[in-house]
Amino acid sequence: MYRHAKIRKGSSSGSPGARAGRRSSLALTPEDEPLVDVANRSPPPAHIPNAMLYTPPEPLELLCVFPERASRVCAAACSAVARAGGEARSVRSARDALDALRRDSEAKLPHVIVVDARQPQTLDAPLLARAIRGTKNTQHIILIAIVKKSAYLKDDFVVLPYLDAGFNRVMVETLSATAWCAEVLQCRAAGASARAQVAAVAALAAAVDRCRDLVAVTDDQQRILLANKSWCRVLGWRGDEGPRPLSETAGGEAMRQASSGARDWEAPVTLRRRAAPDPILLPCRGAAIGLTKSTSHIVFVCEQTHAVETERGRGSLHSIRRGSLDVRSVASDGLRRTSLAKLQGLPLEAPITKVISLLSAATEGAPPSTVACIERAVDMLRTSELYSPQMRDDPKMRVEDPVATDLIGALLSREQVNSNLFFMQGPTNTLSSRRSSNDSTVVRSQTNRTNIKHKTTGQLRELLDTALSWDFEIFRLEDMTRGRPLAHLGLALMGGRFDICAALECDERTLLHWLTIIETNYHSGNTYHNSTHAADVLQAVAYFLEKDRLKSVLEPLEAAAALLAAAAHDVDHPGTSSAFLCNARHPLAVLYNDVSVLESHHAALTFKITLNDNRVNIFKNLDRDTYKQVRHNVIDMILATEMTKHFEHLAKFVNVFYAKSSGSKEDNMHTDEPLALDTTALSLPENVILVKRMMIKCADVSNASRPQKFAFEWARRIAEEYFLQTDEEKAKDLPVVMPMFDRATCSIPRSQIGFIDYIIIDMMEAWAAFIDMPELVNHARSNHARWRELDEAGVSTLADVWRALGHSSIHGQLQAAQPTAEE
Ligand SMILES: Nc1ncnc2c1ncn2[C@@H]1O[C@@H]2COP(=O)(O)O[C@H]2[C@H]1O
Repeated sequence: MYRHAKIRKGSSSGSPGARAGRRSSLALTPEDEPLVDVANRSPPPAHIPNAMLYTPPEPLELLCVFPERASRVCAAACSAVARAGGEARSVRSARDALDALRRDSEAKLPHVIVVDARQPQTLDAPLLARAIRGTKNTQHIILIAIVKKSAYLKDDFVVLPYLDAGFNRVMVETLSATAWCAEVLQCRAAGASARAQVAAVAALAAAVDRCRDLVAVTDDQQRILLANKSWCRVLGWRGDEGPRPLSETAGGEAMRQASSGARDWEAPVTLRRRAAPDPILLPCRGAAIGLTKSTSHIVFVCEQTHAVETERGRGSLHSIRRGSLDVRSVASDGLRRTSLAKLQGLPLEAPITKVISLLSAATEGAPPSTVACIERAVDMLRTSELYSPQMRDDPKMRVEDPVATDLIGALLSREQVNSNLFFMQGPTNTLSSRRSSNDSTVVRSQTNRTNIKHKTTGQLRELLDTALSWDFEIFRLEDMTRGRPLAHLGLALMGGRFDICAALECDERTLLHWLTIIETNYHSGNTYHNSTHAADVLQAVAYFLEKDRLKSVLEPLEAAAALLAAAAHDVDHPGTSSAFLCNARHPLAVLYNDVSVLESHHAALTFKITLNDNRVNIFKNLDRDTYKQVRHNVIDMILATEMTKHFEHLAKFVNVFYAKSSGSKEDNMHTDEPLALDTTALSLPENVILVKRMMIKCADVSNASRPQKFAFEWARRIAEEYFLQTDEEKAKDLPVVMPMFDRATCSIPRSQIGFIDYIIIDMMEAWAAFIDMPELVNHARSNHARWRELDEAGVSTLADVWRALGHSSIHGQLQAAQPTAEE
């Protein structure tokens, strides 16, 4: 197959005319051929294989329609057919002729029909021809009109009305048996070829109709002439719709390729469905077809992805796949069929199934050691937990420190810690978390709360002017705003620098109200998960969005969604983990079935708060589709902050954007070799989603990659929150999720070393290279080194750490140093 748009340096010189259609004699493969002007290429010849055009010889069948009872012309025709070894019948009226056609089985249909056109008052020959052509399966019958010699010789254009009516030939009346014999033999040959072609086209049309991909054939103007059953079912078409412009239904790169005159191409196509609001995006292969240099037809084959099929309802009686023929699998090398047999019951078109098929096929004829290796790989691929991390045997990767084991285990594990023990001990009936009323249905109103002054002045203004630097003084902002940094920073970044009001079509007042109510719903009593953390994550996302890579990839609406998600991503966080809520049988855990409890709550509550009140509804002016898109983005990003999915998101990102250098991509994440960034995958929307997830994930834990004074204060805050959870678990006789996080004994440096080693470094390296921000890794490494020094000096507890650093806490220091808040 040709790669029509493959560009090769040095081969594109010369005028388009000179280049058109010329191939280098050195081109060994289609990939080697020089760049040519695709628009000027002639289409490939349309071949119907000769084998399909063969028809066995058969005796000629003739039907004569002559009103005159004993027509001598009719008799001459019939005797010529008999001499040629065929059979002739005659009828006297148009009605009898049509009856004969309708009565005859397809096998007995005449090859030639001769119609007496000499007496228009008795038999309207053109009318009969039209009626015959309107009868099923008569396209290949040769129709001959017999006219008077006098009429034939008088008028140059005598044949035209007959041809228009559907006759193939016009013959002058004759009694010559020789002339009739020659005529009927020629007709038999022409008829046989016409029949073979029609039969071949019918067979190909049947194959296309049974193919599970969506196929459409258009004329050169891209009007659909044929759409197969899959096309009709998926897009809600009727089979009998006349020629319609393809552009009514299809759009995207495939259409651009078709219009550019390319002769074959592979590109995504967007198809609109009549019964569903959302278009679907499918991979499409296309080809321009023509018998001569010009294109007569264009073929579009849109691969029916598993997602589309699943949406249609697998297993339904009308399932496209049932009883259908996958032309590709039949046409392929047969290996696929072998592996299909092994894959009964799996969704055959899922990419993972294709991968397993390919791997299984590769075992055929392979040496036993390779087979064993592939079988191991296939077994791994068959597990549903492809992205669940497993600690490697590699000593470098083993978590040996109990504090680190506790922390990493609690962050990444989907199991509730000590749940068996819990059931043995019996349930507790205390539901509420320690620092929160935490009633998921109560949205805290912003009424009676301090209104943020729209205009900030003096030092606060100056501070907010530095909001886009990586050492932004977040704790100073916390103090200056008396614990309400989110609304101030949000207004400066979202309303000011990023002007998300334009993208959301809302006014700044609504945005301010939204920020205020979201901030109100953060728990100021939490040491870590409060609105200062939300502001910090917002600031990191804003900082990332300023990087060229992201500017070139994300639309304004996507950037807006990312900022909103960052601001709201931990709203109403109770200060305890999801595992704690599950163990405590908290209503949120019950509501979300112990799955992604907190993240689901943050996302759901964000929309509940927003839609509840028009004054805060920043989405109120968006049309339905845009709202859906923003909502999807915000929810997806908030859910991506769930740490149990950490390795899943990271591995997907690395697999997509980092090319293999040496060793596997997975290995690359854990070696010191530089990662080879490959951003070509950014052209696919599903890969851009990975970027957005990675962005908010990195922002969420960016505290460890901030300059030391910030990183250490965040470490203090999260440790304090963990300790409070442990205290509460002990007080309520709940399973203790992180037993090592006891304020009397816990080593803060070791917890931070573990956190940086196992969570931060790999992720920040991948992200830093992607957005070109080396300081992310540099800060993480220097923080790691400082924690190591403290650990080696025997510093352990929170109190030790701050004593070693020479103050009670950075935050305490800051508080002492700050002027009073400006509101
Ligand atoms: N510096 C840190 N040390 C230890 N754990 C952290 C640190 N920063 C973030 N985390 C954890 O990482 C988690 C990321 O998601 P959450 O904000 O829900 O909760 C966060 C904390 O549990």
